[in-house]
Amino acid sequence: MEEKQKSVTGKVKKIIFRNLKDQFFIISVNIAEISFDFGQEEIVITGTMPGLAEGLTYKFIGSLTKHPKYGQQFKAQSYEIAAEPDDPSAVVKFLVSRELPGIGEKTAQKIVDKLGVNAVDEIINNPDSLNGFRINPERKKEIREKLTEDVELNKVLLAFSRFHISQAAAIDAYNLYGLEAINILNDNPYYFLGRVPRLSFNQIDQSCKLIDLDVSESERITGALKWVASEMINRSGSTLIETERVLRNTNWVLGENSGATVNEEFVEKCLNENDEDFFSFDKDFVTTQDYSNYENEIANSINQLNHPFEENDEILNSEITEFEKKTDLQLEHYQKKAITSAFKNNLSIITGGPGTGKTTIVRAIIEIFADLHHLNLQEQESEEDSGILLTAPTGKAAKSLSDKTKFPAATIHRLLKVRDVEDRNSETDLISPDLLIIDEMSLVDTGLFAQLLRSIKTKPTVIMLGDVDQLPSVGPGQVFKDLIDSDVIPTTTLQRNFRQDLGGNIINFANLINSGEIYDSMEDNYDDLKMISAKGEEIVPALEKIVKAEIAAGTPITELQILAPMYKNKGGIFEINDSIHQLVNPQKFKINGFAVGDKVIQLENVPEKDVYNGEIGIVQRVEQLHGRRITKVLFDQEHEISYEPDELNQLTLAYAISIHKAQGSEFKTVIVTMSGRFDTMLRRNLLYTAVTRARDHLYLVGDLTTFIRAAGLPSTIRLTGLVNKLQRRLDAKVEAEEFVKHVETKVLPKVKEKPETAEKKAYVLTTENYQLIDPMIGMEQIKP
Ligand SMILES: Nc1ncnc2c1ncn2[C@@H]1O[C@H](COP(=O)(O)OP(=O)(O)OP(=O)(O)O)[C@@H](O)[C@H]1O
Repeated sequence: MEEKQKSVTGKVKKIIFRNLKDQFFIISVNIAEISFDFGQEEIVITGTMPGLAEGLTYKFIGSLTKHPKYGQQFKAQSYEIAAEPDDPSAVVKFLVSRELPGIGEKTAQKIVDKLGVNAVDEIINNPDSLNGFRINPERKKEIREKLTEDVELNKVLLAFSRFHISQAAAIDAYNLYGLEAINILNDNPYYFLGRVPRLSFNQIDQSCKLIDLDVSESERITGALKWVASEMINRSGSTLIETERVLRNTNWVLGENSGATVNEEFVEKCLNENDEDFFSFDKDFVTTQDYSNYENEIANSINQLNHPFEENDEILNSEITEFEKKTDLQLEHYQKKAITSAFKNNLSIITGGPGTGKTTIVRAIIEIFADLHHLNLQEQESEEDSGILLTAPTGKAAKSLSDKTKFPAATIHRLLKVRDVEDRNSETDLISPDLLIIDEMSLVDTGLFAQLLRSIKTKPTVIMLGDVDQLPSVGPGQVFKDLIDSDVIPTTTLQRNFRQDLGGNIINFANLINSGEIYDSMEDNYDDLKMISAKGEEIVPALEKIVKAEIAAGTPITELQILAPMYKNKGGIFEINDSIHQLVNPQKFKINGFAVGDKVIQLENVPEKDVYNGEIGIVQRVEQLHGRRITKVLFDQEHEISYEPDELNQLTLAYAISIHKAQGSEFKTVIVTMSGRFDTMLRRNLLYTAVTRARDHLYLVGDLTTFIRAAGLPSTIRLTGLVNKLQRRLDAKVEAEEFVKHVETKVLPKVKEKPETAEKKAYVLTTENYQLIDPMIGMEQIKP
């Protein structure tokens, strides 16, 4: 197979295109040597090639492809410097192209004049080589690191190309293991499974066969196990997977001729021999070490933070009365309880649906806290000065919290200055709040919550707010629900809907969804809530009609959102977007399917540009920059982001979006469409989340029996170990400190509005009930 790889050696004549973010290049090369018939002197080569520069000679390994528009091109899988550079001007160009700190064209020229054509090697190997140039020591270090990284990454790309493994996975492996990635690859590539996200068991298995690598069967089996367990966790959102199920899937993945049946003893043996740190494995459940650690960390921190205070009831009551006078509101019993609980405990939870007064309580808590601590909020230079920090997991949620409370709020990532947003073990800043308020807690996943708790230096008062009936977080776990179910943190459930104006009927309907009974309400039509029955082919035309009417009535497209559960099926997101796009913005000039004025959604986290997965924007204009078309998109009506042509795949049309993607956002008018009566993904919390995205107007469009059925199906369950860990730790603490009475009366929640239903009990994982719960729950869902 290796002989089938083609190669081209030649000097880079011109960089036609380069994407700074992922170092994707399109170049033209003067051919010096070629391993196949080509018949021309110049060839266009594409690929991820960090550090590549005009004028230098490289050997490219890859395959010949045919671009529909541009004809034959060579797709490089790897490349390496083929000849020692002999042209000083090429080395100057290379240094400039790397955008090294403090090195512009003039300095680069001076460096090459002094160090010669081997300047790059000199800089990497000799720390003193840059002495004599006006570059400070910090920058010198950065320059050496960047050039070393280029060289190392090239080596890793080359090694991975021999295994026919994608460049994207090679880059991930390099970021995790540096040059060591090459040794791991040559020794046991199965080691990467479950650790390097874009690698599958099949890929590695095929590669090992292709190059006939000598890897033991036990290493192969361990690789399969790790991959299966990680996939099951990521797809189902559960942090615990039934051992028996993992073993069954692993056997299936290994195939019939694996030569070994993977049973429990065999797994223990393999893990001991190969990769014992990866799993937490026992008779009943499997989880990865990461998730086991996150849950332990959370249980530990909660245990340490969780203490009651002796706060004076009289003072608190008079503060609440003062707030009521100021705001002209009469707080209801549970609102007052939630406030009191927030001041009498280090940790407290407030949960409730929309309009139940959560934001009002946050305002009350901030004002009372300021008053008790003699803070003048107007005079504080920054929120850190006041000791009060407000945070939420998404940009949208943080903005909405800050708009409603008139107090600054930041996303958790920004608050902690997380170094790598995808890595929950990534380094962060430490924070020292006195009062920490976390909103939209249901969106916080296990890893992120562990990261947040790990970053708190002090012992602040922490108040966690959210709506526990919504869908759980996109990432694995269901921290908010588990914290409530564990009963270790005082929790207040708000139930009264204070919104009697526009939107009031939407909230009442949402409450009916939670009770599972919407059958009698499906005929109801109000100013703010409308049910429109449509089947199959009728759905999209019905949506078009509503959109037309709403736009004619002045609803801005940013405030009009269609939500659907599926992408591909009839009446799915793709089809709706196509038709609504034609209807509201039928322009001919499009780039990658987008026209000026289009509503789009970002699909990836790109912290360098300050734009994150799920943010919705409007295409503003297209500008020419050095011959490239740059698309400008305005997010949140205030921050504009530029997209290179090949970055446009980070965007998709957003006239319709998935319900998962809409978590944490609200819109003035929401149109929810559902069809497919027998789809088990359509469950209560999915419908509830969709409906509660609407502020003023809600339309339900589709087969109305689908909505009735969805409301009737209990919410999806995730299996986690957190409830048990939280309760076990509390018990241990209680025993150790002989604290039983005190804790029972003060720490355990006095406020418990909702009686524990049989259903709720069943969600708490015990050794008795685990067999009754399907660990593949949620696996059937499209990954959000
Ligand atoms: N005790 C009360 N009496 C009268 N009105 C109230 C009371 N509490 C809150 N409200 C009003 O009810 C409305 C909803 O309250 P609030 O915004 O605090 O709820 P929320 O739970 O944060 O809702 P959402 O999540 O939808 O923003 C607001 O207009 C608020 O002023």
